[in-house]
Amino acid sequence: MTLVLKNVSYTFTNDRKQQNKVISQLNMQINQGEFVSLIGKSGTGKSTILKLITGLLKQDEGEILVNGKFVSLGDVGYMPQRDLLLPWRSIIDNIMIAAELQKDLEITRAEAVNWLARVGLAEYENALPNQLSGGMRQRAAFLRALLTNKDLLLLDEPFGALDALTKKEMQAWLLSIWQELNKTILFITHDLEEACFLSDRIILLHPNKKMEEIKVELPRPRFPELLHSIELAGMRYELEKKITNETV
Ligand SMILES: Nc1ncnc2c1ncn2[C@@H]1O[C@H](COP(=O)(O)OP(=O)(O)OP(=O)(O)O)[C@@H](O)[C@H]1O
Repeated sequence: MTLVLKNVSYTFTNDRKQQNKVISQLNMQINQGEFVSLIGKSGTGKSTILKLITGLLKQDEGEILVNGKFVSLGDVGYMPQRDLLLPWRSIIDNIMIAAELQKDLEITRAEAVNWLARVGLAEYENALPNQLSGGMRQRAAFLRALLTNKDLLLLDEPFGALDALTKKEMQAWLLSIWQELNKTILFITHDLEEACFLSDRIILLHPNKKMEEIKVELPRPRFPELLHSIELAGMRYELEKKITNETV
């Protein structure tokens, strides 16, 4: 799986016909098996980029290719910023949606139940989303994206609303799934430490619509102790310096 964005631009037009060019001549490539984070100040277009890659939005200019083919809706696994679990469906029925919508996808209920157990939701198979904590809902939403069985997963701030401890557990868990299943991940976060800890590469979006790539040289596998290392702290500090002096 290779994802390529070539000279992609996108402009929002509001009700009063005012235009806001959010993405301008963007180029990026994500290779099979990579873990890449997108960071940048609020409003720099991170979520918009994911929506363009999913096909929910259509770029005005440029090309988006997955394995050399134009991307279309349903080609990638996507977890939006809000979890969008259907409130009237049980957790198991929420995560089985992938199989209902994709005829060629064969996930049995037993397999889905097995996955629920792996994310600590074994007891919640028949619960409704509003009976779960924020962290549990995020795990369920992540499973729903994972079970679409796509090589490329786009995750929009999946751990943004979690407390620090749950977040650490989820990060370790995500890294283990990514390695085990050989997925390719494009991940949005505002948490610079998280971006350093998880990624092979970080793409920083500047308010002037230019982007900058930063390679993360930290060794793998990554263990939670790394979060306390001088290397990671130094890298985080460098990123913070790049971002803080910018105005959107
Ligand atoms: N549906 C929409 N209609 C009009 N403008 C929009 C729409 N969605 C986003 N925008 C604008 O596009 C710009 C980029 O938004 P986007 O959500 O992609 O940024 P972001 O970097 O993901 O922000 P955040 O970090 O706050 O989630 C913002 O100026 C936003 O106001």
